[in-house]
Amino acid sequence: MSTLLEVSGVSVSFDGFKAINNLSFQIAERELRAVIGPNGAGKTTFMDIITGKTRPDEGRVTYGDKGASLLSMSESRIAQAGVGRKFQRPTVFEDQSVADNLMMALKKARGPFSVLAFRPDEEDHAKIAKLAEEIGLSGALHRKSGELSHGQKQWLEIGMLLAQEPRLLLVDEPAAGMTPTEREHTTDILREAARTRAVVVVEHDMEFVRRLNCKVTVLHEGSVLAEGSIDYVTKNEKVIDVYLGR
Ligand SMILES: Nc1ncnc2c1ncn2[C@@H]1O[C@H](COP(=O)(O)OP(=O)(O)OP(=O)(O)O)[C@@H](O)[C@H]1O
Repeated sequence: MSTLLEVSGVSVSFDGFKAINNLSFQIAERELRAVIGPNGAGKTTFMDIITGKTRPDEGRVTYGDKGASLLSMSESRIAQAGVGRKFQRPTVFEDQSVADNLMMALKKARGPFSVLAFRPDEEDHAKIAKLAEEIGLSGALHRKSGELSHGQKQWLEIGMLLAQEPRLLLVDEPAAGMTPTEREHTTDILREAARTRAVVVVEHDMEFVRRLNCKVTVLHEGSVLAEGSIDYVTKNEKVIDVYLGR
C-alpha cells in the first residue's frame, strides 16, 4: 500500500520544552493505526501538527499522492484535502435528529459555496441511511441527538466525519466514557472505516487497542519509542519501563 502521510524529523518546542522531538511517522492508505503513550507523551501535539493547528519548528509533513507539504497549508485547507479529526468530546447538534446531523455533515462536505443551494435528493437520503447503518444508529435516525448515550453521540460524530469522506481520519480517545459494549462496537466501526481510508486512533485503553488489531505506535517524550503489534509493544522492555515509570 502506498504511503498517505509521512512525518519526518518533526520537532516542536513550547517555551523551550520539546513536546515533539525529531518524530518520524508514516501511515499508508487504508491503514488502521493506534497511537498510545503515557500522559504528556505528545499525542495531542502530534495530531495538532497533522491538522495544521500547531506548526513544527523543524521537519517535514507530506500527504497524498503528490506528497504535498501540509506545513504550507491552512487548517481549513488540510481539512479540505481530506484530513478529518474527531476530538474526545462529541460535538453534535443536540437539538437536531441523528438524520439531520448526518445531513448537515453531508452538506458541509459539498463545500462552502453549496451550503445555501443544498437540497438533499434521494441519493443523499440513501447515503444518510447507509452511514447510520455503518455507525449502528439506523434505529435512532429520527431521535434527537441530545437523547443519545455518550457512546452513541461519539458514533454519530464519527458518522458525520465519514459523511465528509476523509482520506485520513484522526480519532482522539474514543473509548473514554464508553461502556464495554459501546467500546466493542466502536472498534468495529473504526475497523470498518479503515477499509476505505486511513485511520489513526489515539487511545489509552489497551483492551480497546488490542481489539483494533492493528500496528501500534508508542510515543514517549515526543518521539516514537516502539512500533509493532500490540503483543510486540507490550512486551517491549523500553515500553514496559516507561509505563511502570522506571
Ligand atoms: N500549548 C502548550 N504550551 C506549553 N506546553 C504544552 C502545550 N501543549 C502541550 N504542551 C506540553 O507538551 C507535552 C506534550 O503534550 P500533549 O498534550 O501533546 O501530550 P499527550 O500525550 O496528548 O498527553 P495526554 O495523554 O495527557 O493528553 C506535555 O508536557 C504538555 O504539557
